[in-house]
Amino acid sequence: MDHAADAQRTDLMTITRYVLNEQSKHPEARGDLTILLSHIVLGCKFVCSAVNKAGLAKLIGLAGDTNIQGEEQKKLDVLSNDVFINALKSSGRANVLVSEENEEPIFVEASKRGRYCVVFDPLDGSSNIDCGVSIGTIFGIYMLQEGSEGTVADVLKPGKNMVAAGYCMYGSSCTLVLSTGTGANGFTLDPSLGEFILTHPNIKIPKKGKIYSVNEGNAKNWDQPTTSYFIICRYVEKAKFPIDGSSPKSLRYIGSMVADVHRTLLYGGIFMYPADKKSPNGKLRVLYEVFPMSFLVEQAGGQSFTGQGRALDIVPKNIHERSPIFLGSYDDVEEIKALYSAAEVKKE
Ligand SMILES: O=P(O)(O)OC[C@H]1O[C@](O)(COP(=O)(O)O)[C@@H](O)[C@@H]1O
Ligand SMILES: [Mg+2]
Ligand SMILES: [Mg+2]
Repeated sequence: MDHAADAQRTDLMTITRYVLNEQSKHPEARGDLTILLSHIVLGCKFVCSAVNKAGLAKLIGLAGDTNIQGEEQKKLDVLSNDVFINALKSSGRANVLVSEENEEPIFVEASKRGRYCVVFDPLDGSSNIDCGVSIGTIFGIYMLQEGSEGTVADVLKPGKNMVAAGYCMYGSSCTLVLSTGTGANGFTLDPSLGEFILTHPNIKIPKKGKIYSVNEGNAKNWDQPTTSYFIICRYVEKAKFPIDGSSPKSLRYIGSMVADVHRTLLYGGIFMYPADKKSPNGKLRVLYEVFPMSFLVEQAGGQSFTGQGRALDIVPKNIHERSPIFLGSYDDVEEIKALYSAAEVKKE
């Protein structure tokens, strides 16, 4: 055993230390957000271990029920949902919970209630569970409005009101990317320590990327002849056959938003899920997919656009609302925005 190397490891930045450091910058802070985040981290560790042994522990396959989205729930969807609901309730800091897997918001019983609301997708990328491709958990945190006892109105707020957001990717390694509003940082789980260690400090998404990520299999459903149809086709066409002498972009699409956004944050490029005939408002859910990912991308210097405006400015009307999304490198999203405004001008 290389004790010297082990001794060195003690000055590593764990996620707990990072969050406590962030808390110390706010003298008025009571530590509630720190405690809440530590319970979310615990939930991620729990789900990570379940995902790693899913094939062995018979956690592959369907649970037998259908969720509010009309999707057949996977066993890991249900298990992850239970894990996070219990972890959040036992933190004593949560008040209103919104999960992709629950039709209605969950109001934490008074004895365990706190000042924060958590919106979450307990298991993202469900279609990839059974083949062992990267999946994840996505979460966003709001603070209760002044004087509120905790109602759904506390979460039907623009994403820019969130105080923290993150995702945990269960892939070749388990990586948790977190922002409390001062940049985005990535932590990798060291299984031997059971600790998330800071490995990607202050993530900065490249200003322009060489990758576009969209499910081109939906192309026939892209909403003809609407603006978004022409724009997506134009953008994909330009990516494949650039006319400015630049080299074609590469297509990368994993089909797990967490994994596609994680790659986009680190390598740059653009991730898109436009509206189409099948999903006239897009497929991805505003509160627990679009908002947290947009929050992180903006914190990393990128941008997130809906086709109509900044994603974080959306004021959701219901907890499972969907929205088209274009997020990633600043310049790549600018290109989409330019195509949209050109289309608007043409309409006039
Ligand atoms: O198969 P499609 O239509 O491309 O959709 C893939 C998208 O759907 C999702 O799987 C939806 O999320 P859930 O798995 O949490 O329902 C995203 O992770 C992913 O980006
Ligand atoms: Mg999802
Ligand atoms: Mg999900």
